[in-house]
Amino acid sequence: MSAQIIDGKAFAATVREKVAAHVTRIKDENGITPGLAVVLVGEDPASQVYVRSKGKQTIEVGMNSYEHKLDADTSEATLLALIDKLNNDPEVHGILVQLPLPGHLNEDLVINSIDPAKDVDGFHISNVGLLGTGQKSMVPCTPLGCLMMLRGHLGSLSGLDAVVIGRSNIVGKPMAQLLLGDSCTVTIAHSRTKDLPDVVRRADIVVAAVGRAEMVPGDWIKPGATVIDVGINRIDAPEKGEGKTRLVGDVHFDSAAKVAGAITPVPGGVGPMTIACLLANTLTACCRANGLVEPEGLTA
Ligand SMILES: NC(=O)C1=CN([C@@H]2O[C@H](COP(=O)(O)OP(=O)(O)OC[C@H]3O[C@@H](n4cnc5c(N)ncnc54)[C@H](OP(=O)(O)O)[C@@H]3O)[C@@H](O)[C@H]2O)C=CC1
Ligand SMILES: Nc1nc(=O)c2c([nH]1)NC[C@@H]1CN(c3ccc(C(=O)N[C@@H](CCC(=O)O)C(=O)O)cc3)C=[N+]21
Repeated sequence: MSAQIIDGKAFAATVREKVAAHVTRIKDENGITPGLAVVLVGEDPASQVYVRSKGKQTIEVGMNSYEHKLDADTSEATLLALIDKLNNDPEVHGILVQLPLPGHLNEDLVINSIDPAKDVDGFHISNVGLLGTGQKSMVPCTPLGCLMMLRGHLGSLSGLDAVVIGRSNIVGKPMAQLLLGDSCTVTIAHSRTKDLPDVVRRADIVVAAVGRAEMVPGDWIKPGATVIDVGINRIDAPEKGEGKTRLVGDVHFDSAAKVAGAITPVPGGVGPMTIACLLANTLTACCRANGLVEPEGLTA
C-alpha cells in the first residue's frame, strides 16, 4: 500500500482564496480592511523567514500587514507598551508575537497582555479556556490547519482513535482539544509515555508534534492510518553538497508512506496551512470586531 499525500500547499491555497474573496467583500460592502500586526523580538533567522512570509501572504489576500521588529534586548515594558498600542488601534484586528521570545521576557505575561479578541494565535488564557469548554474562541493556527486537512481527507472524525505526540501549549494540547471536539478518542503522548510505539500503533489518526527529526518510523503506523506531521526539523544534507541542509518532519516519511492511508509531507504540509489559518483567524477577528457575518468553513 502506498499513502495518499495530503497536499498542504494546495489546501492552503484554497483557504487563502476563500479569505481573499471575503476580504474583497467586506472592503467593498463595509469599507473595512482587516489588519494583522506581527511582532518579532530579536533576529532569529528562521523566525525572520516566517515573519517575511506571513507579511507577504497577508498583503496578497488584500489585508494590511504591520511588522514590528524589536531588538533582542528590548525590555518587557517596551514590548508591553507596543502591545497596548496595538490593542487600542482599530486598524489592527490581529496581533501575533512571534515565539519563542528571548529568555529575559516572560512569555505568559506577554501573551496574556494581548486583547483576546485580537489574539489570532489563540494562545491567550481566555481563548484556551473557551476552546477547552467548547465555546467560540480564536483557535491556534497550526492545530486548526491540521484539523482542516483531517476533515478534508476523512470527512467525519467521529469515533476514531487519535494519538497526538507532544503536549505543548501551542500545538499538542490545542490539537487534542480539537480532535476531542470532533468526537475522536484522544490520547496525548509525550516524553514520559510508556511504550510509545504501541500507543501509536492503535491510532487511526497520528499527529506528530515533537521536534525530533524522523522519530516516528513506518512500523509504528497502523495500516491505513492518517498521519499529520507537524515537525519542522533542519538536518544536514551532505548529498546536496557540503554544508547543505534540508527540512524533515517528525515522521520518517518514506517508511510511513508505505503503511499509512494518507500522510502530510514536510515541507508542504502543515507549515503552509499554519500561515493560511493565521490569515483566516485575522479575518474572523475582524468580522467579530465589526459585527459582520463570519466566513464559513474557516474556523473550528
Ligand atoms: N508546521 C508548523 O506550522 C509548526 C511546526 N512546529 C514544529 O512542531 C514541532 C513541535 O513543536 P512544539 O510543540 O512547539 O515543541 P515543544 O518542544 O514545545 O514540545 C515538544 C513535545 O514533544 C514531546 N517529546 C519530546 N521528546 C519526545 C519523545 N522522545 N517521545 C515522545 N514525546 C517527546 C515533549 O514531551 P514533554 O512535554 O514530556 O517534554 C513535548 O511535549 C517542532 O518541530 C516545531 O518546529 C511548531 C509550530 C508550528
Ligand atoms: N506566535 C507564533 N505563532 C506561530 O504560529 C509560530 C511561532 N510563533 N513561532 C514559530 C512557529 C513555527 N511556525 C511555522 C509556520 C510556517 C511554517 C512553514 O510555512 N513551513 C514551510 C517551509 C518553510 C521553510 O522552507 O523554512 C513548510 O513546511 O512547507 C513553518 C513553521 C509558526 N510558528
